[in-house]
Amino acid sequence: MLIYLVRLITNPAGALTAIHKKYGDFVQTRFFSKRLLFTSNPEHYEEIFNQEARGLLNRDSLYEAKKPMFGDGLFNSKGATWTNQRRLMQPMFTKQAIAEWHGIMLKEADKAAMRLKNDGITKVNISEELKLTIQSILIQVMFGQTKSSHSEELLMSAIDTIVKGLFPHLLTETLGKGILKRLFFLQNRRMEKAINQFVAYVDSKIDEIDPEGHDLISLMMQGRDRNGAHMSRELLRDEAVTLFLAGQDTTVNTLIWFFYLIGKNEAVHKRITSEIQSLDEDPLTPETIERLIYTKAALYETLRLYPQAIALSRDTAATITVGGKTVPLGTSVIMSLYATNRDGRWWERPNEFYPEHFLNGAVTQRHKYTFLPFGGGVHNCVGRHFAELEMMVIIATVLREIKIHVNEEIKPTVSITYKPERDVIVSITPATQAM
Ligand code: HEM
Repeated sequence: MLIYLVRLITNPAGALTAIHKKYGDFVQTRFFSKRLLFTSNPEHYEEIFNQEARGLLNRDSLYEAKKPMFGDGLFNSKGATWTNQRRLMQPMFTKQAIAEWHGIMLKEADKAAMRLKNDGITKVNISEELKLTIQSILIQVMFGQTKSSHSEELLMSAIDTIVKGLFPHLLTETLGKGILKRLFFLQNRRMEKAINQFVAYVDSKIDEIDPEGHDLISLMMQGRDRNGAHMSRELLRDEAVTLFLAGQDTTVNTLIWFFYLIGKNEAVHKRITSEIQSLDEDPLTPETIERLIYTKAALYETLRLYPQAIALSRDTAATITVGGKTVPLGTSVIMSLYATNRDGRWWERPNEFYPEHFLNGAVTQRHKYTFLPFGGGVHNCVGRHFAELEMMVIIATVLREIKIHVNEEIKPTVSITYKPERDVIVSITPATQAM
């Protein structure tokens, strides 16, 4: 087992699959003094989430390491602080509420489609394009129209540095502060600087915010908790950092993998394009987008093969029972979503890109926790509806204009999210040209 635990650092997805293959759905072990439980069984997930809702499980042991970055933002707070924040934030992310930002998504998706279509350029770095698009959407949703593009550029580069530095930072904080800390000294310094820049930007935005505005920061400022109190300035900053860290890379990576997969699979691409074209010139409203059933299935299939959270982890705050077995207090519970997503018991073609996994009633035949790209239980992704609408708007807008072809093989790499090892370069032809 030790070898697999070490592999968790270098190749987490491979290690999770290997543990599942060798030991099955449920295995309890130790890493030095730490008790660990690995499970990849959807029924166990349901039991774990139910017990988490009763306070029997808590955030994982990375909690302290994440604190300097996420503060008390939704992603890393617990207890009454989290409950309060979730109550405040949830209404801003319902399907109805996020429709407010559909216009911004559409405008930025249009810009991306026009840049990609740009005559004469046939090879494009789609990774860069998608990152720029998602960042522009997030900045406008969060802060409204920004007045100076200079500070926006600074903000984008600060966010980049923070996102890149997150993984080494968490490694140094959890695995040992000695040698690793020295190894990543410069990167950690750069990240601290970037966080300070980000916080300074948020602070300046808070100062100039329209108290009746509809951007997220304004809405957060207007919100009141059960005692009628407003969010403090510190919490506003923490939530702003959290939303960028939780909402940027996850969405960018999923879109990159989506375009990568369809760029390598002509039959799926063709079906998606004709489904999008069947909308004719109808504007891409949240309602018309609901009609893109096959495209949505291909997006879910992307999230199955390349889940942004390959595992979810919690620590037990009491002795619990999972699958009829006792799991002691202080155990790190690791839900191996990646292994579940590639388990031949639930998926007809586990290692292939096969959108039919999500069509023709296939979903209802599986346990509801078999596919958890946005997590589950009380800590499920608050940004799910936002991300889904945003990704579908971008996909539909871009594929109305262009076709994508990919010739290279790209592997995923180790990080907080499950991202491509390098930027993806795609060949582009106009959508009207036959495939
Ligand atoms: C494809 C896009 C996305 C994926 C795959 C994704 C995935 C996830 C997952 C798996 C979790 C649960 C983590 C856990 O249980 O430990 C989560 C939580 C969260 N996500 Fe997302 N996410 C996405 C986009 C977004 C966006 C766009 C936002 C906000 C703008 C966001 C904000 C959050 C927050 C704040 C949490 C913590 C919720 C809580 O603990 O109460 N996510 N996300």
